[in-house]
Amino acid sequence: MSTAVAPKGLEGIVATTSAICWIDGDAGVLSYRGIDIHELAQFSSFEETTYLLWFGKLPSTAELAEFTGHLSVARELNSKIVDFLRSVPANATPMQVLRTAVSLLSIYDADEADCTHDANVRKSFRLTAQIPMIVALFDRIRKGKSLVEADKSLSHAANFLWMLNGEKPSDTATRAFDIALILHADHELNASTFAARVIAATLADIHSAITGAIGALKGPLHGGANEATMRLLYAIDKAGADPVEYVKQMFAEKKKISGFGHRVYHTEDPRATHLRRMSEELGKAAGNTKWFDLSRKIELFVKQEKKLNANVDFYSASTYTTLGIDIDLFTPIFAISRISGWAAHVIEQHDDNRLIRPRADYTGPAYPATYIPIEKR
Ligand SMILES: CC(=O)SCCNC(=O)CCNC(=O)[C@H](O)C(C)(C)COP(=O)(O)OP(=O)(O)OC[C@H]1O[C@@H](n2cnc3c(N)ncnc32)[C@H](O)[C@@H]1OP(=O)(O)O
Ligand SMILES: O=C([O-])CC(=O)C(=O)O
Repeated sequence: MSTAVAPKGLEGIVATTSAICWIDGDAGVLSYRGIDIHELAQFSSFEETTYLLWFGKLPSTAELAEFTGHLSVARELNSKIVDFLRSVPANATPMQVLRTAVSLLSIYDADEADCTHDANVRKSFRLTAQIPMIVALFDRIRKGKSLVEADKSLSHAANFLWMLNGEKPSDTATRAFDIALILHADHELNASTFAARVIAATLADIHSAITGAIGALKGPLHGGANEATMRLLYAIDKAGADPVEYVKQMFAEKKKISGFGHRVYHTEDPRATHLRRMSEELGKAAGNTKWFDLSRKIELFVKQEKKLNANVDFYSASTYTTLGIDIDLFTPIFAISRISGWAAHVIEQHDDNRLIRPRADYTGPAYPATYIPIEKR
């Protein structure tokens, strides 16, 4: 066995083979099944992108229609989940609720323990269809609003906005949201996907893997950074502060600026390119570019001062805010998209499984340390 210790945080370590997502962090390239993210953002839909991630190829018209049909038919949430959403204390966060609700879904899933390829695909349809419903319904319940039925004729993106807001979304909002879903759908062995694969590799079911992945996504070093970014923008705005001075002070205090830096990209995150443009365009269309302008000032300063690039989370904050979405829904929205990638990775893991179990370099007291009886300590 090799005695070399992997770098802290497993930086640069190749931990598995995978045919799903390829990233060139130096060139700023992201591709799903070899197709560049810029092409997918321009031409694809979340449904088509999810098909690509799960089945490894672009669908024909008939295949896409069948896939979209399966996804919309799966927009049926067990009433026990709705009961749970109604029972949650008012101060629960949507991420806590989502994590718990996904775990609860497994109890009512007929295929729960079946980890065969076909069962995993069936469960992936249900998870992908129902995660946005959980987020939208919980938001309405906590606000005392009436619940909105899923509309099976709408696209995945439009149905979420419909169930969240109770009004049919504009084409602009639907397309912006659809692009955001495409951009967030997969990202190789990011922390939450790695967590999902580790769980799946014990031959635990997909709901267990996705519950763990949601837990990993929640952290502010990962998906939680989109919420943390918006909290920073609000704090600067509330204080009426100069953003450059504010961020300078954060650097002086050795604080990290949410939405900047990346383990893999050493150049522009290709997803940030789209989200920056969307943030600006949506702001202009709404007649309010305040959040975009503030974000841009911060971005230019952080880049100049620390050579750090904005990541996917930075401009998604101002984009979602301009779309009228509440701050604590940002990370759940990340999960609404990333379920497609998580599912693809769990399916791939189960299709060719081996337990994931690395070693640790022990740094504790030397063996054999003496066991001292409690009365003598
Ligand atoms: C969807 C996603 O998960 S995208 C990432 C979302 N997370 C964030 O935006 C949180 C802020 N960013 C970060 O914390 C980091 O850049 C991470 C977690 C994304 C990547 O982390 P790592 O590759 O482990 O880099 P690490 O945290 O070791 O940083 C390396 C150096 O850059 C600095 N640095 C990295 N990111 C930032 C930041 N956002 N603000 C200020 N300094 C930073 C670190 O302080 C460190 O400096 P030092 O060497 O002087 O101590
Ligand atoms: O890849 C990562 O480490 C984080 C990331 O950008 C993502 O999950 O989208």
